[in-house]
Amino acid sequence: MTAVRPERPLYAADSADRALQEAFVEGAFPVAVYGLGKMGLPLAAVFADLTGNVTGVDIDPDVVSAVQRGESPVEGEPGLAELVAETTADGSLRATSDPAGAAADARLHVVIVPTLLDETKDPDLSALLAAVDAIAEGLSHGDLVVVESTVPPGTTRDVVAPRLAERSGLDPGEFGVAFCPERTASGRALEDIRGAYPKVVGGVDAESERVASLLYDEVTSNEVVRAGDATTAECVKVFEGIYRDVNIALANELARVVDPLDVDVSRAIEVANTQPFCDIHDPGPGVGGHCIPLYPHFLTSQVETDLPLIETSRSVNDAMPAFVTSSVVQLLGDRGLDVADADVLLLGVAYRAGVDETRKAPASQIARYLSKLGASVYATDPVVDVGDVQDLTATPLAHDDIESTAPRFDAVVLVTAHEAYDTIAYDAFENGIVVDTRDVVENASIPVYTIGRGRS
Ligand SMILES: NC(=O)C1=CN([C@@H]2O[C@H](COP(=O)(O)OP(=O)(O)OC[C@H]3O[C@@H](n4cnc5c(N)ncnc54)[C@H](O)[C@@H]3O)[C@@H](O)[C@H]2O)C=CC1
Ligand SMILES: CC(=O)N[C@@H]1[C@@H](OP(=O)(O)OP(=O)(O)OC[C@H]2O[C@@H](n3ccc(=O)[nH]c3=O)[C@H](O)[C@@H]2O)O[C@H](C(=O)O)[C@@H](O)[C@@H]1O
Repeated sequence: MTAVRPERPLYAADSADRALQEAFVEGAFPVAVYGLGKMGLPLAAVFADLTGNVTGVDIDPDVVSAVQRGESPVEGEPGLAELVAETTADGSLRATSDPAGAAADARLHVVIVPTLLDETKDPDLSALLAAVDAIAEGLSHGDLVVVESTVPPGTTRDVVAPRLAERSGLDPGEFGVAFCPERTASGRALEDIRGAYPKVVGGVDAESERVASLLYDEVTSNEVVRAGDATTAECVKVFEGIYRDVNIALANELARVVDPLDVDVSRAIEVANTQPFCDIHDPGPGVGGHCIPLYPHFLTSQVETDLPLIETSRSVNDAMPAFVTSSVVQLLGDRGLDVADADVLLLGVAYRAGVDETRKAPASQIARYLSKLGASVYATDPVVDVGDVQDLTATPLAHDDIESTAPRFDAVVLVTAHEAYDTIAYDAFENGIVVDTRDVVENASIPVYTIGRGRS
């Protein structure tokens, strides 16, 4: 099936709710998804599976040609490779590197391109604006544009909607715009998109929110929560990420009192969380990924208001790699070893377990700090190709070589709690100490220092 935009409008249609939903799942409203990355490709595949009429758009020709071949360039997502193969084979999912062309034929435009920070830690919306400009070239009366990319509150109402009107020549009331955040985690994208959590929708006007809620009601098996407007929906996404960053910062700050109090802080957190209104998160080596560390800046950059808790939490988490490094230095020193003479192995460079993603990963900072102190740093990861990691000041070590080389290391730092590390024989590190930043090392007879629990 090739996408041909029907005369029938999606926004401000005169059809009843159910009739609109039935037409949507029958493919009456061609869908264009802009951004076929870790989140965009699963989303496009789910829309294709539902409607049979989706064009995925990406500016990376390798991504487009892979999808055109029925292959998923996104790995580590259960069910995605099969769904991409199936939906491209039956024509439900097409891929193109022509955003404006895709926009001309679509009725529903879904934007899920990267929203990152620039070098001054201000939001970088260049990808979003490029996608919006391409959509504007093909926008028509009766279309609906949905932003799923996480954006600073106010962006959809004050930037996206006016830019679409200005560049398309349409009046604001002729098309709809909504913000419907992606609340999905890598490694479980299809499950999350299909309904692990309620889907939040917020429109720049009531009709945009109404239509978005009807469409997503067909996508998710969970409920659709109407936020009331686009800016509130943007705040929902950014606030839940900030909540997580602040909560992790609390756990990390509490972990620093382990030694002075001679207490097992992680045990105290575990017991404190036995009551329903306490949910202290887990201490760790720092907060990585291209989401949680960014979202506080999406808020602080939008307001002049002083936000000390949010900013301090960010700095607490950013200080954790240095805390881990100083713990390694101190533990080596306790054994009469100078860090400059030490061989140190980092277990895990991904920002969290099970994902092939190293953006803002704590391991890179720990490697940099230890290297600066003169240590010989090695790094290994069962999921990430360590040799491909940019700016990692560590020598790659193959996962299979860990145990045979273990005796040479003076310290081994468990940075990422990959499942593969559950079966490591830590006693093979007979001349070393273990620094466990994730509280997962068990049954080791050699000395272990656990962030949050202290020495054992
Ligand atoms: N990765 C995650 O765990 C989650 C990410 N998000 C949000 O989803 C958005 C996308 O993130 P990811 O999928 O992880 O990014 P990604 O980096 O994995 O993929 C982005 C894709 O968009 C393409 N792209 C860039 N500019 C484009 C344009 N102008 N037109 C079309 N395609 C373009 C890139 O070539 C790339 O293939 C971000 O706003 C992020 O905050 C939300 C929830 C979870
Ligand atoms: C509020 C929330 O849980 N957001 C999720 C988050 O997913 P993300 O892949 O960033 O993983 P994450 O579990 O938040 O971890 C982020 C970082 O924080 C660390 N981390 C996480 C939880 C914790 O208790 N302690 C801790 O140190 C992780 O190791 C990692 O380095 O961010 C995603 C996003 O918005 O991109 C979002 O869709 C996911 O649902």
